[in-house]
Amino acid sequence: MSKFRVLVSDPISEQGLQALIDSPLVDLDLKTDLTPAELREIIGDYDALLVRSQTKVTAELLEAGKNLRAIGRAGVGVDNIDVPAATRHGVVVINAPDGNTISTCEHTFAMMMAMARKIPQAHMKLKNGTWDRKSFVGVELNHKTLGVLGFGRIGSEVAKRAKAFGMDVLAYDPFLTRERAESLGVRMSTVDEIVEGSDFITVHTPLTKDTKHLLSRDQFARMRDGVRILNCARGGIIDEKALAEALENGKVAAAALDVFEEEPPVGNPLIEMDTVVVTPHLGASTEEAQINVAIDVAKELLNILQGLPFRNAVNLPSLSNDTLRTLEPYLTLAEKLGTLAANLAVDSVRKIEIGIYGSLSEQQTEPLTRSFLKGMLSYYHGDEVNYVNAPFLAEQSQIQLKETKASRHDTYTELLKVTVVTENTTITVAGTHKASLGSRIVQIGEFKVDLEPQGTLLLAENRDQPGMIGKVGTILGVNGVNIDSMKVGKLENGIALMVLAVDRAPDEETRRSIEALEGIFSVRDVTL
Ligand SMILES: NC(=O)c1ccc[n+]([C@@H]2O[C@H](COP(=O)([O-])OP(=O)(O)OC[C@H]3O[C@@H](n4cnc5c(N)ncnc54)[C@H](O)[C@@H]3O)[C@@H](O)[C@H]2O)c1
Ligand SMILES: O=C(O)[C@H](O)COP(=O)(O)O
Repeated sequence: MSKFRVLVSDPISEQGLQALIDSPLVDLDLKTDLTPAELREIIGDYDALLVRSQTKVTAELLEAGKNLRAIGRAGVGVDNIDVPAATRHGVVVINAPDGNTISTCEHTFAMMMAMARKIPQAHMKLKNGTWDRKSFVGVELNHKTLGVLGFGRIGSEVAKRAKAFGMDVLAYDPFLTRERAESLGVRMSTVDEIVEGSDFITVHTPLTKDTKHLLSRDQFARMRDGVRILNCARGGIIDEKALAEALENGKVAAAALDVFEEEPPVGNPLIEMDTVVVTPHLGASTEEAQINVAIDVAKELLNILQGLPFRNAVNLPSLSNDTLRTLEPYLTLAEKLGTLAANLAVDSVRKIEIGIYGSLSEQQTEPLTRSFLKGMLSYYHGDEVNYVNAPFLAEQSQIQLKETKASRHDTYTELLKVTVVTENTTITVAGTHKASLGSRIVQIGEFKVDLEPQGTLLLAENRDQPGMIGKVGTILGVNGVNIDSMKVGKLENGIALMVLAVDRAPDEETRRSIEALEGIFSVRDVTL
């Protein structure tokens, strides 16, 4: 078996990557000095690419990466990766969101203290030979108000430390709940309350179209005089021009910046200002964080390539281990139902209605839709389809998706029922799972059935009359197709569905002979 080729194009801790280096499944290349053009030239040879924030994973690079299955980001921010393009190409993007939280939080705190006590400025002056005790009078953190915009992993850790320093903390995050704010002893606030009521403001959001220039000229004008500003998240969350003006006119007393709109900054006036403390994007640069993120990303990549569940995909829904355990049998079943439906659909699919019933409806259900789509669309697009790009391909084919959920079903404790509406037909397939019985297909079209979703099935719609099974069985036998088991579903109108589990799909001629039998309406085979 050929090895899974991984390229590491940014400096990532080799100690952290040890699991990948040691894996007999992996061939790992460290090439951290490549120009974009050189990277584009060789990327086609690799199955996975591991990066930090330097390598720009553009749509063009992804286009050249014909064999790419995964991009691993040894860190949090994926703004250097064109995630929509990766999704289109079916490339999963994983990051390592937990490994550098503490380092970045501690860096933010170090920056806050350095700024409050003017440590870098005093340090430089003394190093240059001047003992100056007058120019560097600072401010205490104690009893000051810290506003935290973005209260995720790093923002909340910063808040905990600020509390220990006697600060009053205001927090804003669209996902922050009152209970969580109370449990951490912070005041849940609006952006305006933070802007107008803080002595220090720190941002810890990702850079998105909503957070771009979250702190702009208008906001600076409304801040307390002498406010101090921190950005150890992403350049661009703060409008750098507006910040420079506010520092210039004294509205802002000082700023501490680890990140910039352009990195490395070129001709950025903030770098020159005495009141601004700067570091070159060092938030995650500790020995511990670099080992952590490399370990996390290596582990995830090994899981991906062994087909095991993984947690930190940016372009796939993230599932807790519990959810994954509950959903796992249904993910497989959904994919098989998708394959079955695709084999039954005779013309182009217009709409897919996914019904999720019983206790299953309490779970995160988007992965079920993805799995169904993967099974269904693979029939049309082959290996090109995976969990990452299946929704994109459905959207591209203008297939409407509808999901309905109900906490109860009359017959089944849990049921996954999918109706596919095509140009001219409507096909329903349904399945359920029980730990004691395994998975079962329980409906095909209008027929109630009870089938194991595996192997090759021959489906023959026929008139419900004696002798039909024998006739079909004889033709299969003569043509060397062995029947393993058989199930029949019947309708009240005298039509039946014969489902035969066979050891191989009958050839075209055999299928035609069965179709030609009197009383047979249609014959299909599907391999699940
Ligand atoms: N300087 C560094 O080296 C460094 C290191 C690690 C992380 N980071 C950056 O720090 C940022 C935060 O990282 P994290 O691990 O805490 O991420 P996180 O996902 O845990 O937290 C981000 C939070 O921002 C919130 N948010 C999103 N939009 C918002 C908005 N409009 N207003 C307010 N809040 C909003 C989210 O709800 C989320 O809770 C990221 O941008 C990351 O790239 C920088
Ligand atoms: O988003 C992140 O994880 C940080 O910005 C760290 O980036 P780096 O890996 O380039 O240090």
